[in-house]
Amino acid sequence: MGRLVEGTWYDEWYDTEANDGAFIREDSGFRHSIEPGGRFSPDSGRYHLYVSLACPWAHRTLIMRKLKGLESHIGVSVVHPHMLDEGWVYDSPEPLHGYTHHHQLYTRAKADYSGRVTVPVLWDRQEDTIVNNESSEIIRLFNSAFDSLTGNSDDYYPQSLREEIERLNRRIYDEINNGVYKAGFATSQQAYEQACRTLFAALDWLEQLLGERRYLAGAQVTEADWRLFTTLVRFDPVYHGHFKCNLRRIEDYPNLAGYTRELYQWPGVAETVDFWHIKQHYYYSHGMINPTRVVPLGEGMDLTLPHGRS
Ligand SMILES: N[C@@H](CCC(=O)N[C@@H](CS)C(=O)NCC(=O)O)C(=O)O
Repeated sequence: MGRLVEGTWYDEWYDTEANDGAFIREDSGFRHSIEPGGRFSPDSGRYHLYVSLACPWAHRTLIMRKLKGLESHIGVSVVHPHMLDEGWVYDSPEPLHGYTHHHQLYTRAKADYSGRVTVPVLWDRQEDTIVNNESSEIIRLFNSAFDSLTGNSDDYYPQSLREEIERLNRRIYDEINNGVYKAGFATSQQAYEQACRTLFAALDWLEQLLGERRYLAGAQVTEADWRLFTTLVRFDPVYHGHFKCNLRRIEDYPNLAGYTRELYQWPGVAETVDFWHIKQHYYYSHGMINPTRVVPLGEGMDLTLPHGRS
C-alpha cells in the first residue's frame, strides 16, 4: 500500500490520524469521457481495462463490460491479489508496455502524478494515457458510449429512473460500498462503531425496500443494483470478519440474500466473481488488520441456490 508523490512511489498506509481514526477516501484523478467525435472516441480495440478481481469498484466495470457485450472490444489485465509495499503488481508484465507495477501506468500518463494508485484504470492505447480511473464514470461510459459499435442498447441508467438511481447511489455509496471500508479501516472505537451502525441501518433499509421492489429502482435492473451487488457478494466471506461488519450477515436478510443470489445468477455475472482473488486480497494485503495474513476457509453463502425472487 502506498502512493505516488510527484511521480515517486512511497510506501505508506492510509493516514487516519488527522481524522480521529476515520478513513476518508481520496477522489479519483483522471476523469475523461468517451464520445463519438470527441478526443476519446468509441473505437473497437482502442481501450484497455486494468482491474483487480478482488476490488468491488473494479468489479463493477467488469460486470458492465460483460453485460454490454464489450469483451471483444476492450481488453483486460488483472493485477495480483496481494497489494503490498509496492502497491498493485502484475504477475506477468502487462501487455501494453510490459510494466510489472500498476503505478508505472500512472506515471506514464502523468510523469509527476501525485495521489493513490488505484484500480480500475481505463487506458487509451491511441494517446497512451489514462482515460478515466473512477469506476462510477467508467460504468456509465460502458453503458452507452459504445452502443453503436456493439448494437447493444440495454440501458442501466435510463433517463426516467435517473433521479431515483442517483438518490439510491448516494446513500448506498456512502453507507454501504464505502461504509464497509470506513468500518474496516477505522483506527478508533468510535469511528468504527459509527460506521458499522450506519452500515447496518442502511442494510435494514434495503431489506425493506427489496420486500417492496424487485430491484432497487423498481421493476428493472439498473447500475444501482450492480454497484450494490459487488459489495454484497464480498460481505459474508470478507467484510463480516475482516472488516468487523458482524452485526448480521447478508444471509440473515431474506430479501437481500435472494437478491444477491439472483444477481449472481444473472447471465455472465458469476464469471466475473472470483472468491480466491477476493479473499487473498483482503486478508493477505491488510497486514495492520490481519498481521498473520492467514486467509480463512469459508466463502459465505451458497450463491447457486434458488433465489426465490419473482
Ligand atoms: N473511487 C475509485 C476507488 C477505487 C479504489 O479505491 N480501488 C482500490 C482497490 S478496491 C485501490 O486500488 N486501492 C489502492 C490504494 O488506495 O492505494 C473508484 O471507484 O474507481
